[in-house]
Amino acid sequence: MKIVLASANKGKIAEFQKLMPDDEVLAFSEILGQIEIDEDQDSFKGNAVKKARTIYDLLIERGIKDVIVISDDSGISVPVLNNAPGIYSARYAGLNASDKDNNEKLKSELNNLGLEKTPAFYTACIALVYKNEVYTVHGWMHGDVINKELGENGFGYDPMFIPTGFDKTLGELPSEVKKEFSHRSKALKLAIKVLEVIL
Ligand SMILES: O=P(O)(O)OP(=O)(O)OP(=O)(O)OC[C@H]1O[C@@H](n2cnc3c(O)ncnc32)[C@H](O)[C@@H]1O
Ligand SMILES: [Mg+2]
Repeated sequence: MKIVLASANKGKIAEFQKLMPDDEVLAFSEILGQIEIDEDQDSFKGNAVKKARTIYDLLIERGIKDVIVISDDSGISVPVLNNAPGIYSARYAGLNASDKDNNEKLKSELNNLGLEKTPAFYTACIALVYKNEVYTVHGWMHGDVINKELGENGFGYDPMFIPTGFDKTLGELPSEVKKEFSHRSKALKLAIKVLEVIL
């Protein structure tokens, strides 16, 4: 079955492709080119549904019917920062912020509070659209965020995030750890269960 990812995030696309090795998983840009989707909803679920729905409808307009569209809206939440950046994780440091910019912003927020380490959690909401029906699942990953970046693995906030049960950041840990324990892999395991029922 062809799975089209309603994502432009290279790190996510790579993770989804590794998590579904037996499926043809491609980024929507390979079919539709570059498209900016305004993530103006007030929840991970709202944005995930909007991204999946938008791409699904554009594929149908192109006559591409027999596809499953999967989106992911995700982010890091830090309780001591009132759960910021949350759904604004991609643009924590501003509209066209890079991962580096966002990490610097998070570091400065922690330093303003004199914190080297504080609890944090990742949330992923996956929306799946198939035959015009929308399904959503969530996954979470708990741990701590630190005021420095360690390691090159993963993407986004990973170099600052130490998962519960580990003493290194996701930037330092092998990708197998995310494959097993991440918010995204947990949500995708549920999404695959949904696919088993609807296909
Ligand atoms: O919307 P798409 O096209 O999927 O790409 P995006 O990067 O904009 O994705 P989101 O809107 O879901 O924003 C996610 C933000 O949270 C960060 N993030 C999400 N999952 C992450 C993970 O597994 N590890 C590190 N950072 C993550 C990521 O770097 C983004 O800044
Ligand atoms: Mg986004």
